[in-house]
This record gives sequence, C-alpha cells and structure tokens, in this order.
Amino acid sequence: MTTFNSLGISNPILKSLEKMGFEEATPIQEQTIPLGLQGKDVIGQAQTGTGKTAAFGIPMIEKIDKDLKKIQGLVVAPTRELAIQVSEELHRLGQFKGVRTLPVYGGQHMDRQIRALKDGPHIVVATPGRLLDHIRRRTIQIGNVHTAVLDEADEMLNMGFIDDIRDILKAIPQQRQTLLFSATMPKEIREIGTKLMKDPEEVKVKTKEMTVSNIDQYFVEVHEKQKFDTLTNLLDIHGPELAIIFGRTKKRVDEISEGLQARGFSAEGIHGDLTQGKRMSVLNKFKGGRIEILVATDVAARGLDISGVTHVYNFDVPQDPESYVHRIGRTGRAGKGGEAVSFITPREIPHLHLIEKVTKGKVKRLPVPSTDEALRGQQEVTVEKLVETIEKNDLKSYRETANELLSKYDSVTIVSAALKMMTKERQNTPVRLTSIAPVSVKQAYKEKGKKKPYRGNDKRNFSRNNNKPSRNRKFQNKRGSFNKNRGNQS
Ligand SMILES: Nc1ncnc2c1ncn2[C@@H]1O[C@H](COP(=O)(O)OP(=O)(O)OP(=O)(O)O)[C@@H](O)[C@H]1O
Ligand SMILES: [Mg+2]
Repeated sequence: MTTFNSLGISNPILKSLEKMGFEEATPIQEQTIPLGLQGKDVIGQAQTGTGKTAAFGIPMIEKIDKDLKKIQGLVVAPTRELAIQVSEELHRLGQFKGVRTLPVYGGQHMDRQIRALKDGPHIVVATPGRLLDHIRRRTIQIGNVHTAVLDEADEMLNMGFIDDIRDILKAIPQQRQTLLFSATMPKEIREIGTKLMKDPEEVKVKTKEMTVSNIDQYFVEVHEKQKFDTLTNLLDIHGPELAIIFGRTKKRVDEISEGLQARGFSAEGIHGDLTQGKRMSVLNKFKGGRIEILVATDVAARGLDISGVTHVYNFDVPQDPESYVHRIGRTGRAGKGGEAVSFITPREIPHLHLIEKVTKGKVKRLPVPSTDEALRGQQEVTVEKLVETIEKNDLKSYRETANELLSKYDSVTIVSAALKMMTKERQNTPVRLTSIAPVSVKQAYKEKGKKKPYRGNDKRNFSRNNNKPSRNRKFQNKRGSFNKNRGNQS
C-alpha cells in the first residue's frame, strides 16, 4: 500500500485528498506522481477509472504559484463534459492551496468566458476548438504555462484533433512539462505523442487485460431488428441503478431514447447536435438519478466519471477496440463492480473476436432474454420494494384491513394481486428503428488507418472511505438477480 504521504505531496494537497476520501494511491498515481513532481514529461497509461486525473493533477497543482495570477497549468480534453469534470476534480485537489481552475469549452458565451479568463485562473481545462479560438483572438494568455496535459491523449492525437493540438502546443513555452494520459495508447499514436515531448518516461500499468477485471463483459447475438426488444427485456431483467446505452449515430440515439420513453423507461439522449444547455441538463439529471438511462454517442465514451453507473449497453458495437474499452469503462470505476453487454449481429461476430483479441479479454455469451424473464425481472424489483416496506415495519394502520381481506381470500391471491398492482408492466408499444449496416473488421481498421492490434495495461486496488451507501447495496441485489437469470450462457 502506498500512501500519498510517501509520494512527497505537500500538506494542503494531502488535506484535500483526505477530504476526498482517497486513502492510498492507485498504481498509476504511485508511478507517475513522483515523475511529474520531478518535472519529467510522462506518457501514462492505465485502465479506465483508476485515477489518472489525480495522477496528472497532483504534480500540476504542486507546481502552481498561487500568488501569480496567471494560467500556469493547461489541460486539453476531447469533450465539453469531460473538461468540466476534470476542472472540478482539479479544483477539489487544489482547494486547500487556493488554486483556481476554469473550464473553457465551446457552446458557452464568449464574453462570459473572456471575463472569467481575465479573472486570473491558475489552471484552465479546455476543449481544443474553443481554446484555439481564444489563442487566435489573443483572449487567453498562456505564456506562463509550465505544465500541459493531454487527457485522453490518443483521442487528442487522432486525426480529428492533431492539427489543433500542434497549434496549441506551439503557443505554449518550449520549456514546459508535457503529460499524456489515457487508458489506451495505440503504438502509432504514442509515436506521434513522443515527438511533441522531451525524452518522455513511459509508464504503463501492466495487467493481463486492457479492461478492468471488475467489469463483467457479455454479448448477446441478435439481428438488427431484434435489438430494441432485447434491450428493453435486458433492462427489466437487470434493473440497473444507472445505465448508459451507446448508439452509433445521433439519429440512432434519438430513436432509442424516444423508443425507451414510449415503453415507460426514464431515458434521455445526449449527442453533439444538442445545445450545450440541453447536454448539461441531461447529464446533470442522470448524475442526480432523475433519469436512469442515458443514451449516448461516443461523446460520452471517454473519461466521464459518474457514480452509480452499474450497466453499459453497446446497442451498436463500437467501431474499434479502443472505443469499446472506453465505453464499458463508464462502469466499474474506483474499484466498484459493473456489467457491460454488447449487442452483436451475426455478421459482427468476427468484429467481436477482434475486440477480444486486442483487449485480451473474454466477452461471455448471454442468451437472448425472453419476455417472461423480463416480467420476472420487473417483479423482482417490486418484491424488493415490498420487502423494504416490510422491514420499515410501520404497517400498524394497515393490519385491520389486511385481516379483513384474509378472511375472504387466501394469502397467495392477495399477495399476487398486490404485486401485480405494484409492478410497472411495460406497454408493448411497437418501436421501429431505422436499420444500420453491421460493422466489419476491415471497415473498422480502414477507418482508423490501423495496422495491428497492440498491448494494453493495468490492475489496481482501490480504497476509499466513501460513505455513499445506497447505490452499492441495491446494485448487489440486482447483480444477484442478473446471475440467476443468466441461465445457460456459454
Ligand atoms: N487514490 C484514490 N482513491 C480512491 N478513489 C480515487 C483515487 N484516485 C481517484 N479516485 C476516484 O476514482 C474515480 C475515477 O478516477 P478518474 O476519473 O481519474 O479515472 P481515469 O483513470 O481518468 O478513468 P478514464 O480512463 O475513464 O478517464 C474518480 O471518482 C476519482 O475521484
Ligand atoms: Mg480520465
């Protein structure tokens, strides 16, 4: 066990870590924080949910001169929601040092952003497009930046972002420290990265599989047309606390979330065509448990850390193995358990094998669930509620009526009727989605310009004195019922 104390971290930050409930460093933190503190350039690779944010955040915050009201640390992240989240985590880490952080992203009012930038934040966490806008308009001063981080580095160095990143790094002083972090780092991309760095140390937390072992991975083989009914059946069987469903396109996300709503699920979609206000409100509702299902494109695949996500469904198989790793990594974070189910059409089976090969993991077959199983799943949720009510034991005022009923009907009939009333039976509203073509192995690799699969990373142990009780307990119940229903999977 490595304590943060032994890593040479200063008191104000130790105090923040204590308040955040971090008791010991994760392997990536243990291995990269000392290098970061020495001022070295670092490429850090470790599985999803293993604390990479603090791994780059702590050394960055240590080097901030609080009295200098200039931007000294710059983090670039691929999505707006991630920029906000990272900025918040850095804020928490730096709270007792008085470090000020600011997220800067597209879709926000330029004027307000410019005012906030003038206010002298020490750290800015930005999406590349908006950051470049500010650099070109000279509305951001980054001449004092000594630490630059590319979070989700492989994504940031991918075709879509690479030119922006080069332009951003050119605007930062040469003598900077550069840190690259991600759960995945294909070799070709790592090579591009090292060209932007000075003699970087490469830290890869090694494990057998690229995905964390606490995520149970499954697939169901379904035809395109069966996918939606299979999804709603699975949701009823699993009864997730919070679930994320990934669809391939924006249109697909809209169709799935509308279909789920039509069948009485509490679901909303998130994708890049929505206004920033809508994106934020959907995500906040999901985080607060006011909606249980988030339907998303890959905009939500990377970095998002939402506690209580017990299930991830790949309604459409991801185009490449990296995307698979990040998507399913939205569950099973910080040592918690999680389940991931991918929908695979018969023609996509070779693609699934490729994912297994690259991630070095085993994705187990789940039988296609039946409507009967779904109904049983719904009933289990009802039974849980009933048992909770029994345990609360405030039934006195109902006893007389209960006894009267019992004199007329037998107890099983009465309980069955109560269960039926309480069970939210699904409307069988027919839902038709626009069909999409299956993914082929060739297509996936052609699109990404990749040659060979590569190796991946870590295992870690976590402990956190996190006193959020309810979600975990409920999750364990659900896991129990899931296992029971899993039956004859191969
Ligand atoms: N040492 C620690 N002890 C306990 N919890 C931690 C520790 N470090 C980080 N965490 C928590 O673990 C969760 C995951 O951390 P983080 O988001 O940094 O993971 P990540 O490695 O960046 O994942 P991803 O690859 O998905 O971006 C967060 O809720 C974070 O606050
Ligand atoms: Mg991260």
